[in-house]
Amino acid sequence: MQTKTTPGAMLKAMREKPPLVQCITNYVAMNIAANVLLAAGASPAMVHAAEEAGEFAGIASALTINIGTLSTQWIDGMQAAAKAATSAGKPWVLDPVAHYATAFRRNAVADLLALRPTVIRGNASEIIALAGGESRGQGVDSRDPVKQAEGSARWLAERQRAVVAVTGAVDFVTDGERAVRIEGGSALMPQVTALGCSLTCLVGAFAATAPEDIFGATVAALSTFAIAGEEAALGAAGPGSFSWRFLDALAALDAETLDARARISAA
Ligand SMILES: Nc1ncnc2c1ncn2[C@@H]1O[C@H](COP(=O)(O)OP(=O)(O)OP(=O)(O)O)[C@@H](O)[C@H]1O
Ligand SMILES: Cc1ncsc1CCO
Ligand SMILES: [Mg+2]
Repeated sequence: MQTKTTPGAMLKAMREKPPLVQCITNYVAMNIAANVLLAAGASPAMVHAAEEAGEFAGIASALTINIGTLSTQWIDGMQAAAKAATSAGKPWVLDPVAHYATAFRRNAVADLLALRPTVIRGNASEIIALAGGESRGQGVDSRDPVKQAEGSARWLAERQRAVVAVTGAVDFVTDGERAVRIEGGSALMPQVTALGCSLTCLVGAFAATAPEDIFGATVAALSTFAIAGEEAALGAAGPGSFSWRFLDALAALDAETLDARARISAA
C-alpha cells in the first residue's frame, strides 16, 4: 500500500487518483475554488440544490460546506448533503463564513455543527466566535490574529471531536490533542477574495485522498497553500497578478518541493 505520510506524498496520491469533491460554496468563491481544485489535481463539483445535494454526496468522496452567500434553499441542500456524508462515513468540511454577523448565519452553523463536520476551517475571528469568544471580525474579514484563536481552536476541536484549522499569517491546526503551526503564504492572500473558501474545498480534496489521516490531510492542504502563495508572491505586482500566479504556482507545485519547503512546527 502506498504511504501518504507527508504533504507531498498526499499531493502526489491526489493527482494520481483525482477525488470527486462536492463543494457547496458561495457565489463569490465558486469559480476560483473550482480552479484551485483543478490546479491542485482534484475534481470539483459545485452541487448545492436541495433536490440533489444529498444524492450527490453519495457519489462524491468528500463534501465541503461554506455559508458565505446563504439562503433558506441552500441550507436545505447543505443539511441533506451533510447528513448523507456523515451517514456514509465520508469526510466533510465546514467553513462558517461570518457566522457571528447575523442570527440567520448563527442558527445555520449551529445546525451544521450538530451534523458533526470532520474538519472546521475558518479565519481567526470565525474560530474565536465559534468558541463563544469576543471576535472583532468585520463581515467576512478577520480582524484577529491567529495566535488569539489557538485556545478557541483547541476547545472547539475537543468539543466537536473534529480537526480545526485557523488560517491567517501563520496557520494553526489541531485535533484537540496534536497541534501544529504552518508558516508561509503571502500578505496578498487576504487581498484576493475567496482564497480561504477555496482552501476549505482543498481541505476536502486532501481529506478524500487520505480519509485515514484527517489531521495530516488538513495540514497538507494548508501547507500546499502556504508554499504556492509564497511562490506566487515572488513576481506579483498586486492582488490581480497574484491571483493568476497563485493558480499557476499550485499547478506547478510538485511533491518534492512541497516537502522540502513546508514549514510545519509543533504547537
Ligand atoms: N497575512 C498573511 N500572510 C500569509 N498568508 C496569509 C495571510 N493571511 C491569510 N493568509 C493565507 O491565506 C489563505 C486564506 O486564509 P484566510 O485566513 O485569508 O481565509 P478567509 O478569511 O476565510 O478568506 P475568504 O473568506 O476571503 O475566503 C490561507 O492559506 C492563509 O494561510
Ligand atoms: C466577499 C464575500 N461575501 C460573502 S462570501 C464572500 C467570499 C469571502 O468569504
Ligand atoms: Mg472565509
